[in-house]
Amino acid sequence: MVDRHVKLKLESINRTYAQGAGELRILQGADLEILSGEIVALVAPSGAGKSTLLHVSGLLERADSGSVTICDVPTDDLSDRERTLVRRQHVGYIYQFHHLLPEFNATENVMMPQLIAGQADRVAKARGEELLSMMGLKDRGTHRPAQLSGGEQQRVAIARALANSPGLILADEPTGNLDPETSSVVFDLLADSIRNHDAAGLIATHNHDIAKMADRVLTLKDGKLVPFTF
Ligand SMILES: Nc1ncnc2c1ncn2[C@@H]1O[C@H](COP(=O)(O)OP(=O)(O)OP(=O)(O)O)[C@@H](O)[C@H]1O
Repeated sequence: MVDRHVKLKLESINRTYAQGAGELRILQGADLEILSGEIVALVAPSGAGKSTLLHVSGLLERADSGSVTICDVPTDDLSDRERTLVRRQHVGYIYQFHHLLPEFNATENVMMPQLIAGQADRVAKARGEELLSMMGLKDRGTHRPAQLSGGEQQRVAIARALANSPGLILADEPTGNLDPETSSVVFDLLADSIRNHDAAGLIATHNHDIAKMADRVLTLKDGKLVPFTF
């Protein structure tokens, strides 16, 4: 039997934002465990806190209280600098609007996280080309983002998120701006990459057809994560 590790563990996460004189309680005791090879979809109405949950999970934002453990690294007592290092090593983040660097071509965009992590140029380039090829973009490496279609740009963003072989992939509406057919292709590529690398995925989406392709579907209710029923 394959040994499955917990890649993301959230325990009693609370996150409140100030709203005028009052407060907006977004996460209230949210718990979650995602195992290697597992993909969890998060479906919830706009404003429910999906992005907040992803930001807290990816160490882009601190919870007010609670615990975040990523790939066996407890993160609660880490400095901002240490959190950045954990994020670079273990987390791949995919945004709805890919956030590719416009002045760099596709291969260079995929190389970027590897270069930041100290990888040699030659190795980063080979890995970048391999990942683009895996995403069906072998002949698009020299194209800049503006020279790629929306689906192609999103596949480059996925390749970039996978570049350092992170244990945890977080995706915020990764197919939000794509047509249904392209969405399904892009989700398949993302899901296969996560499963083949024994990583774990947490994917926020409004699209129920996409959510159904995940292993589990959760929603946010009263600030907690609970199973979603279609
Ligand atoms: N930095 C902030 N300061 C104050 N309020 C915030 C902040 N970030 C988010 N919020 C509020 O918290 C709530 C949850 O926001 P969040 O972006 O997590 O929702 P979401 O479920 O991802 O929504 P959407 O599906 O529209 O992207 C919203 O009402 C938002 O206005």
